[in-house]
Amino acid sequence: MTDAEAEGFETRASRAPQPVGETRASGPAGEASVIQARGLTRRFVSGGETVEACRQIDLDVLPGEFVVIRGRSGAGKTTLLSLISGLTRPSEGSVRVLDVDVEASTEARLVDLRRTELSVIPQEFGLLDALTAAENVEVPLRLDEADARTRDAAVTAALEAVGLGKHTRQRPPELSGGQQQRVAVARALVRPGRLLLADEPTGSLDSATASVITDVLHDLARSRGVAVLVTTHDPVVVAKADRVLQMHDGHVTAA
Ligand SMILES: Nc1ncnc2c1ncn2[C@@H]1O[C@H](COP(=O)(O)OP(=O)(O)OP(=O)(O)O)[C@@H](O)[C@H]1O
Repeated sequence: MTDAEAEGFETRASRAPQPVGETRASGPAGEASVIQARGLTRRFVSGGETVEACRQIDLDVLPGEFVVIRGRSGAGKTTLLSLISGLTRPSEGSVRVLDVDVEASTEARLVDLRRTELSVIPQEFGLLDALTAAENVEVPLRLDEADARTRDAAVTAALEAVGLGKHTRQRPPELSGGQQQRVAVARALVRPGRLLLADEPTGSLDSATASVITDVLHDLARSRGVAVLVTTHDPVVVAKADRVLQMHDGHVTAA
């Protein structure tokens, strides 16, 4: 029995692959999907032209799944993550995250969802230059009631998990791109909810570091039951996936 099974999380390896477009509200074990998208479509009008960044996407992601979306630049990957997190509103279709109907929710409900259940690793990292690495990682904990010592321990553990235990006091402009990306990963680890969205989380890393970071994200799915949805071009990340989806011109298909 693996550690994950011992902790009561079903492992993905034993599951049959789930067709992308299959319509169902729960997985084989009866679990509710963490993400459930139906007919999700987003159009942008730019320079008089309409671009369909996401087209009629049906997608379910279950608790503890590590799902990868591959696709060329411009395929629509970032837009899809943004629709799921509620930062972009769909032109058509719907998306639920846990029990939240994302497109029908108020901004306050979405803020609450992001604070309690959703971690995001943005492609551009989203770090605050005025804060140290440790302060950036602490941001998701600021509204919690945990005392300073508990917060510090969580921040230190998250930075050590990504190999930045010696860089806690440096600010983003003093760090390399790869180190900044790892701070963004640590910030997502410090207070994991039930869903992690990661937009090319190894894009600035060498392959050895990418492997470490992939293992950290994978472990979050396996040992804590977090649903992890990752966009990537990186074969290191793809190799670890429970399920690989392909995105092309706004469509998502099984790879
Ligand atoms: N705010 C916007 N306004 C107009 N067009 C947009 C906007 N956001 C995305 N697009 C267009 O939607 C399409 C999908 O873009 P998106 O960034 O989602 O792709 P991607 O697969 O994440 O690419 P990359 O790997 O380069 O980040 C592209 O044609 C892009 O130009």
